[in-house]
Amino acid sequence: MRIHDWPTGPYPARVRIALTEKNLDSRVEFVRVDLRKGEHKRVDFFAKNYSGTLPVLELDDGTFIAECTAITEYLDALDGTATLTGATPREKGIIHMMSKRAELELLDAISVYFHHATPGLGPDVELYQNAEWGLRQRDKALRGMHYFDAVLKGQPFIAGAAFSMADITVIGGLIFAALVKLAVPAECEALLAWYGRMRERPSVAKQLAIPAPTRAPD
Ligand SMILES: N[C@@H](CCC(=O)N[C@@H](CS)C(=O)NCC(=O)O)C(=O)O
Repeated sequence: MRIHDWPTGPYPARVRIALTEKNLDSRVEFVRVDLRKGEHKRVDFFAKNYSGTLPVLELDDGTFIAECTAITEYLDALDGTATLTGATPREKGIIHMMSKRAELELLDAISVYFHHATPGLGPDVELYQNAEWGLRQRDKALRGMHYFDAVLKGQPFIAGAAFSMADITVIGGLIFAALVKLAVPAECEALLAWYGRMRERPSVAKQLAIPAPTRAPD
């Protein structure tokens, strides 16, 4: 398997954490796609992922699977024992719901803020920006942090009693929040305590230890 990614990107981080959780690191070759050079917006990359985003999983038969949720579901199913995406129909439903909610209310909102209300990936890549929309999404993400704080006041993990893909998606959101310097409000004590615990998981600690890539000469 190959993963087309950018090592410290918040979305690629989700798949890298899932790979480590599933003990699959040694089965994967990483192919770096330079976001800052806009390599993900080139014709050859669109052929791999119509959406022009990372990460993309490439199977040995040449199939491309994009979208972190889809990639995680594929990886989780490989060994026949789903540990991240739910073993029962109920677990699967709740985990999918909470992961989607984490995208809508947190991670994707921060992504829009980054691309629209900050310099984002730079003028060569950010061809259209709408700062007002970006700032609204920043505020949405802050509301999302309060929502997940409330969830975690009543249970140890985002989807209930066990670690799951939904936790990984919120972790991706907080990785992105740190990149754009959007602090988690201090009153979100349950969310902050949960993130402290998550950072100690070997899969998350490994991801957070990756140094930011230095810019290769053009
Ligand atoms: N819904 C996609 C979103 C992926 C995404 O936005 N990835 C970021 C990488 S951190 C990206 O490619 N951003 C570049 C851009 O949007 O121009 C997923 O879950 O995989």
